[in-house]
Amino acid sequence: MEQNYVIIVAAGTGSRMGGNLPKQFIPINGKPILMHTLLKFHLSETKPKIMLVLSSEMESYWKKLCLEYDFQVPHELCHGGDSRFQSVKNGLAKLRSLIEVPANAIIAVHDAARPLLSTQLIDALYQEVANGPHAVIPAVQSSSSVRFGNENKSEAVDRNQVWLVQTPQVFQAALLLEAYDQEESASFTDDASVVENWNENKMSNNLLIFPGEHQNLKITYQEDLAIAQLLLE
Ligand SMILES: Nc1ccn([C@@H]2O[C@H](COP(=O)(O)OP(=O)(O)OP(=O)(O)O)[C@@H](O)[C@H]2O)c(=O)n1
Ligand SMILES: C[C@](O)(CO)[C@H](O)COP(=O)(O)O
Repeated sequence: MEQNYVIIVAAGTGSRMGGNLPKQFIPINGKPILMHTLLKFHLSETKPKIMLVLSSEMESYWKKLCLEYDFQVPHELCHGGDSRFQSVKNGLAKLRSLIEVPANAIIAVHDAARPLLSTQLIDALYQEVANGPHAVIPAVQSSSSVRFGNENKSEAVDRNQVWLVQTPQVFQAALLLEAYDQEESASFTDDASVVENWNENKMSNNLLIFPGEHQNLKITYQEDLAIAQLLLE
């Protein structure tokens, strides 16, 4: 039975990017950003089964794009919600409705807006979780000095203790599925924060930071498109 899965969340509107087309559908170097992202997982050695979460309004547009670009990467589709949390939750529910997910399976959650990660990073993260910890999240350190506070009052902090968190965040299936059964909270900014909140004590030291990639940026603002264009093959 297949043991590795990824939920790719692509139901956002891209409000910080602006424009009429949600950013994940903008073409870069010959194809929409979302296709680049799915391809990275498909081309990895892990080759997880892909659940793509789209807003219901974009489903027919995506299907049209797949025909237009002859896009052959196998994936299942489901509809997203009003927040990233709801979109991930819907993706997990659809996965469960299709198959019985073994407790020891591994599920990653990845932003559609992060097409620049390497296949090596994908494989390394799944391998880490297979080796032991319950959860592994990629992160990088700041190349700038870091301060805590506001415009009027701030203090320098030790940047070696600050981590800029990326996706894919990779989890043992049982843990992620249980965590996403809880009520949504405004403090959830990523999947690790959902899992930690579900049971702080149980997680203890089992959520590990793994070296991410500076190039694995989340395309958020207009200027990120130019960087992605340079870095994407
Ligand atoms: N309701 C939502 C909100 C976000 N996402 C996805 O979560 C990822 C990270 O979110 P972000 O970069 O913030 O995307 P948007 O929410 O689209 O952007 P913005 O916050 O600028 O509107 C994106 O791939 C986005 O499509 C989602 O699936 N469902
Ligand atoms: C999940 C995430 O990409 C990890 O860095 C990030 O938290 C998403 O934040 P956003 O404000 O929703 O873009």
